[in-house]
Amino acid sequence: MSSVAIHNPADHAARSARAASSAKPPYALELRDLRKKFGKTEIIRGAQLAVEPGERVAIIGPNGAGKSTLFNLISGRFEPSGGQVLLHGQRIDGKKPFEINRMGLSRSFQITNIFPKLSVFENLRCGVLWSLGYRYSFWRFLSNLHDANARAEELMEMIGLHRKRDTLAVNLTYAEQRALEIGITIGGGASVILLDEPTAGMSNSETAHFIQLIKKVTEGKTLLTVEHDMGVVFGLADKIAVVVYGEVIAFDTPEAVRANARVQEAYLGSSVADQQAGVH
Ligand SMILES: Nc1ncnc2c1ncn2[C@@H]1O[C@H](COP(=O)(O)OP(=O)(O)OP(=O)(O)O)[C@@H](O)[C@H]1O
Repeated sequence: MSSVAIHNPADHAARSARAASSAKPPYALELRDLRKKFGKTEIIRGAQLAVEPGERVAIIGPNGAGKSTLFNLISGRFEPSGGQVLLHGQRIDGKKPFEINRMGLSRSFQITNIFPKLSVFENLRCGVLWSLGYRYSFWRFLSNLHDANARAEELMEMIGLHRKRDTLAVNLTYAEQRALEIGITIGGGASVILLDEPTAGMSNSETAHFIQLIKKVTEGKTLLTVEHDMGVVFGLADKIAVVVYGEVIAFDTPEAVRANARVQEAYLGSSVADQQAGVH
């Protein structure tokens, strides 16, 4: 007697649910054949990158390689000439910076975006309110105010500025201003954070402290930094993306990148290990 396969909708649903739960989640951030031309010159030339959720990635490369341009393309400041940018599997290329921000990607504001005449607390609250969408409705603003205050207090604690709660931003030290900038950047709860040279201009001890702070406040988030300081790169990154002439020529763990011959060649003979040791 031949057996007859009976289609059972319940089985089918269970199989689909199992398949969905075992499906790999999308990359937090993905660049597919990304391109950018300025005039006739192609500066970003088919960049590929796939960052897993929760990874901390440092983007390194020689001067003029296209690191800042990549950040501008990812955050929506520049529109790509070709290719795609995906945030958690959704296309964001061509979208406006504020739309991308609302989809969960936040780029560090420069210090010039801190309100110098507002206190630490007020700066953080402004950042939180902006991300909550207070611009659209006064009533929504009022209902969000309580939450925003609580969130601003929490952020202040996290970035270690609670003792400076009422200090005007203009009166903070440089390192404190950068901490505030990071607080504002993470304030909206974005899951993907872009930081542009977060420790630039800091002393060695400030840098060491700041690396720990960045690790703490980005716990569980996906982090991309553009970085020149190899001490910071090796102290912070799970993976390094090496950009040379607008392409990602290597994307791997710090150890693997350090040993990568192509990367060493791109740095004109000086190995990444040398740079880490401060030999330029
Ligand atoms: N808006 C623009 N118009 C024209 N050319 C640009 C523009 N922005 C960047 N470029 C050019 O693109 C190239 C890459 O610049 P980019 O700033 O992205 O490099 P980078 O890797 O960040 O460099 P650095 O490490 O020196 O900051 C450079 O040759 C730069 O002159």
